[in-house]
Parts: sequence; structure tokens; C-alpha cells
Amino acid sequence: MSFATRLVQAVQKTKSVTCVGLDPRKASLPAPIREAVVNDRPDEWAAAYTQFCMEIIDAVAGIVPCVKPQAAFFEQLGPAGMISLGQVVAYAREKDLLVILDGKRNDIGSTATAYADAYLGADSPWQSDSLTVSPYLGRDSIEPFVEVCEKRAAGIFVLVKTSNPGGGLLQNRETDGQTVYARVAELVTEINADRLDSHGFGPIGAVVGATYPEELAELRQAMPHSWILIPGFGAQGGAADDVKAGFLDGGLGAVVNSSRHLIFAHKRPEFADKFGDAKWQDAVRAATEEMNSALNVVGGK
Ligand SMILES: O=c1ccn([C@@H]2O[C@H](COP(=O)(O)O)[C@@H](O)[C@H]2O)c(=O)[nH]1
Repeated sequence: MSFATRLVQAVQKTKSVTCVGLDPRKASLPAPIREAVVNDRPDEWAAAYTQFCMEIIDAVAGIVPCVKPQAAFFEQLGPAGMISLGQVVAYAREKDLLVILDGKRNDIGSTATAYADAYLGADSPWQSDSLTVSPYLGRDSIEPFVEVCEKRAAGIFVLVKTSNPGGGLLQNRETDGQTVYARVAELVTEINADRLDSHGFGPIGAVVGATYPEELAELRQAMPHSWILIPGFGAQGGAADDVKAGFLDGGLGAVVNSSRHLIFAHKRPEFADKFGDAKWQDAVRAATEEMNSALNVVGGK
């Protein structure tokens, strides 16, 4: 079954469009996990990241459709971090969560194939259900990912309009009366056109930031066959009303990522007193349930 169809089913089963971002950061880990690191060695931090992410997965399995590990935080720890990333990806998939690996990879076509095999290939220790991909090397750099998606029933999310304040420098540039982000969206729609599942979704999704609600509305129209991954909710300021335009009629078509706001919820004033470091997993679950409800209200399934 294609990735797009599996995402439809996961959203329907969990009645959630929340994607929990797995972005472990040393300084923010809950005390019981941070204190187990005594010698500040990468392998100790990697073990802490694995435990932290697995316990988050335990807290949210069944109430969200997907998780998004951020590769950068694992890569930062070197080889031990990469082992941890593989363990976290495998554990999430075992717990029936779809994994969107946030690696923002790409290169010339032949190298893109290697990236696709590394993160979507069946024999890979990091085999994920989907991967974020940069579009800036052009169509021939995306096609190798599409081939692997077809072989592996995987998906990709192409960066179309990112959530950061500086993204517009290049993405909002106009050429021939069209913004760069609109041209990327057109490319995504072209590639999806003859690859649609029975729900009308193709394997090529798009990343569009919650911090740009007007562009999100424009891009929803421009990419009717794409799942949209919407980061920027919570810590970056995006709220439920900002992501409303990302959903298609019926509440499908978008999953909304939040990382720091959910996984470090024990530090947020509204959860700190009730849960604190000792009950940090309960804080993750409560914050995730709160996000689910907020998104359901604005039309997410
Ligand atoms: O446009 C983009 C693309 C990716 N991200 C990633 O999503 C999370 C957001 O984390 P928060 O803690 O919820 O801010 C992080 O991994 C980013 O690298 C993004 O924010 N914007």
C-alpha cells in the first residue's frame, strides 16, 4: 500500500493530524534521562536520545499517525547518534507510527539515488516511510526518489515554502511572473499527476510552514494531490487557525508537526507544575492531546 494511502489510514484510525517531532536536545532532556549521562560522551548522549525518543513514542503511539525524527540532532553525535537514529526509526515503525525522516536530502541524480536507498531502501538501518527532500537541484534530482518511492511504497516531502523567516529570500523570488515556491509546487503536482491513489494522493508531498498561512492556502490549491507536512506549529508561533487552510474537505491532506512544544512540554508553564521532569511523558501525552483537539476544531480529521 502506498505511503499516501497508509497516511490516510493512519489519520483516520488515530483521528489525528498531529505529527510529533523527535528533536532531542541535550539541554532540554528531562532530568531523569539527562542525569544518566555522567561522562558527557557521545555514546552516552546517544543512549539518552534513544531512551527519550522511545519513551515519547510510547506516550503518543495510538493517538497520532506519525512522527518526524530530525536527523540533524542524531548526526551531531557522530556514529553513535546514527545508530540511535536507526533504533528510533525502527521502534516507531514497530509501534505502528509512520516515520517522516527530516533529512532535507538531495544531490545530482546518481547521488540522490544513494540518499533514497539510505533512508527509504529496504535494507537500510534508517528505512523510513518518507523523507524530506530539497528541490533546488531540479526535477532530475527528485526523480530518483520517486523511483524508490514506487519500489518501496514510500513517500517524500519536497520543501516548497519553509517556516523560517529567511526562506522568502529565495522561495518568494519571482521569475516569469511566478514565485519560486509556486514553481516548485507546480513541479510537485506534475510529478504526482499519474501516480494517484484511490484517495487522490500521490507519493510527493510538500513542506509548507504554519508561519505562512496565506501561502499555505495558495499552495493547498496548487497541490491538490499532495499531503502537506506543516512544521512551525507551537514553538515557532504557528497556531491552529494558521494551518486550517492546509486541510482538504473531509479533513485529510495535511499533517502538522510540532517538536519542542510537545516533546519538552514538561518545561512549558502550563504543564510544568502538574507534571514537571518526573512525569515528563505524561506532559508529552497531555500536550499532544491538546494539539489533537485544537486541530480537530479547525477541520483536521
Ligand atoms: O520549513 C521547515 C522545515 C522543517 N522544519 C523542522 O521541523 C521541526 C520544527 O521544530 P519545532 O520545535 O516545532 O519548531 C524542526 O525539526 C525543524 O528542523 C521546520 O521547522 N520548518
